[in-house]
Amino acid sequence: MLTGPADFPRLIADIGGTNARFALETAPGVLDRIEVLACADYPTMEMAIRTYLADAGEAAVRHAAIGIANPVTGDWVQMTNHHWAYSIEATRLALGLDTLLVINDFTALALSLPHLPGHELVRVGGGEALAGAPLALLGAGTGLGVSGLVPTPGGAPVALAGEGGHASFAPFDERELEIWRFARARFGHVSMERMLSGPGLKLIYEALSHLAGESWEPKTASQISAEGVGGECVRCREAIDTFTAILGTAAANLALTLGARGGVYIGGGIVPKLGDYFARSPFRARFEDKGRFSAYLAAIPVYVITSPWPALTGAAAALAAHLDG
Ligand SMILES: Nc1ncnc2c1ncn2[C@@H]1O[C@H](COP(=O)(O)OP(=O)(O)OP(=O)(O)O)[C@@H](O)[C@H]1O
Repeated sequence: MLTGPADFPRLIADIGGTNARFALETAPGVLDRIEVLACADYPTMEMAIRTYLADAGEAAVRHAAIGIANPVTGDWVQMTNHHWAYSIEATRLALGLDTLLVINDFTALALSLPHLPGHELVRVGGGEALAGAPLALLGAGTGLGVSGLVPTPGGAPVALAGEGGHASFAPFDERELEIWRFARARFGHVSMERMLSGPGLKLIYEALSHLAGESWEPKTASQISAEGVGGECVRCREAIDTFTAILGTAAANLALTLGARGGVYIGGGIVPKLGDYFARSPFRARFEDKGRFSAYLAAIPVYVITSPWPALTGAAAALAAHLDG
């Protein structure tokens, strides 16, 4: 289908387990009226969309794209870390849309990578990115999103739609084995997401306190990272150091799996808020601590994505590609 000015504005959304980010795309790649709604404030996704469109004063949207934090395997969508569930087709009809494209949020984020300006990327070690090689992407927020952008011969790169955040956590040392045991008693299978997420940071903090024989004061993930980075809470510092080390293991595993010599990109709601600490954290040393593949990993640059709304850019690109056939 060829598109023209009449097809704008388009509704673009990035929906995670905590935050639903909305925008109107008013011309190709131009995002306006960006708003963040708390998922918990709305009983359904459709209600959140209706609220956003009403607040934006926009009723005449025909095409929409949503990046959402769960696998998208058919018409029925069930979020992993929030209770929203819906039929894509029923939602499209209810909202009077011609097009409702729903893709995984990290697939959308992967599509944004070629569009991100250099000043919205903070490099953490490594050498030069290898042109034409796959890119790896992971990001901790309410859950752990994982994707990659893989080149194709002569065509557009393909963004992977996987659920790598639910692959098993691989402890690196005795301390992480103890944390794994603590988590195993609570959850059974311990996925990477059980560690690398806001709830995961809280779990690491609790596990470390338990292992030290201390009673722990309940803290939010934001408090743990702020007091850990600031140095006023020793156990919080240990927790955020452990979190970033485990992220190093996960990022290196993904880089090896994808052959991501084009670079590893880190998004999500947690790491970009850690500021300068992240470059000083155990992340990079752990990333390169891979035995016979240490030199391979040492060459790979890692970039923290500091763009405020990167997945919206990717969802808009996916919608444009879909409409242009
Ligand atoms: N400064 C911080 N330090 C640590 N954790 C934080 C910080 N700020 C937010 N969080 C945690 O990050 C999570 C929210 O992340 P994000 O904004 O990426 O949400 P989301 O897009 O809804 O999540 P997802 O896409 O993973 O489902 C919450 O668990 C919150 O506790």
